[in-house]
Amino acid sequence: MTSILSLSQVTKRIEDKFTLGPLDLEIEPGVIVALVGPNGSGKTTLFRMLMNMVQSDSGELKLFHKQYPADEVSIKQKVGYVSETSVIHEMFKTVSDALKFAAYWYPTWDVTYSELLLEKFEITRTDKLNGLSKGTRRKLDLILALAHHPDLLLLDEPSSGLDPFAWRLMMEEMAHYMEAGHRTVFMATHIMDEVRRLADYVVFLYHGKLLGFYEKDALLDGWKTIWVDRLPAASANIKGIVAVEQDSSIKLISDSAQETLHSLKANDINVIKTQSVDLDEIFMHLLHKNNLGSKREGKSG
Ligand SMILES: Nc1ncnc2c1ncn2[C@@H]1O[C@H](COP(=O)(O)OP(=O)(O)OP(=O)(O)O)[C@@H](O)[C@H]1O
Repeated sequence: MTSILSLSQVTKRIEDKFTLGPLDLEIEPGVIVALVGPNGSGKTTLFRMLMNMVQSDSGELKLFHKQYPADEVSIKQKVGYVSETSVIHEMFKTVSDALKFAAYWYPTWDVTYSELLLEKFEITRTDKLNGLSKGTRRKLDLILALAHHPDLLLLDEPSSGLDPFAWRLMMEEMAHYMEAGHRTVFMATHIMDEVRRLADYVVFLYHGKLLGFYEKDALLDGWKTIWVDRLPAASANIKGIVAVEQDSSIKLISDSAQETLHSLKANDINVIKTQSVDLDEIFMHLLHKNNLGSKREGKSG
């Protein structure tokens, strides 16, 4: 087993209102995995468990084949964590104080790289953390997570509050981080563009349950909207159709496009055009496929 992050039947109940899990998840080195889910689905709770800030009620959680609390220090020295909301201004007075703490705590802290990142993100050592904007604090969070060259980055909505310029820098640094080949990123995000550009795998979380672990390219290649010239008869048994939408045109949503196209051809149904399905739309269809759609509507209504 080569997984560097492994969850087996992990559960966490929060008061009477929310249960995360049971979760089973294996992440191998060298990949970026995006965790996607609506507000309140449990993403932050999961990250806090991975950082031992929240303890699971049951199941087994391992990072680098090690477990909390026995291996807390050796695990955390190999992890870079960006929490959902920046708290550094509550912990330190100046940028310099935060950097000194990080340099003391992480044996692998790279002063040269930290200076380079400060320059890139236009942060000055003497800046007072209380006076920094939310976005700038976020940038500092990223620097603190990156500059000790961790083997695993746990990022909880890392781009929240970043302007487009800083966002681009973050994307560049993530690409740079992954160049080493063996490093891993597990990131929660609501930004589908981030998933599309960065992720190798996508994990969907809904009401505390994982809906699946997908290879992103295979997911995007498999799911297609297909416009056809006539509605297939029910008896045609077209494969892969997850939804049919009919207004001025007829659209079929397929989760296995090649099979659907093949079945359409066999039934003499002409394809007018095909188009990729956006990840957020795939997520909505997966909810319905798992009979969870009405639960979601209930929540948002
Ligand atoms: N300390 C807490 N006390 C009470 N409820 C909590 C606490 N932490 C989390 N919860 C509840 O657990 C559920 C999951 O919350 P969590 O923050 O993990 O979701 P999330 O997916 O990160 O949401 P978002 O996308 O809004 O950040 C929510 O119903 C939340 O209200």
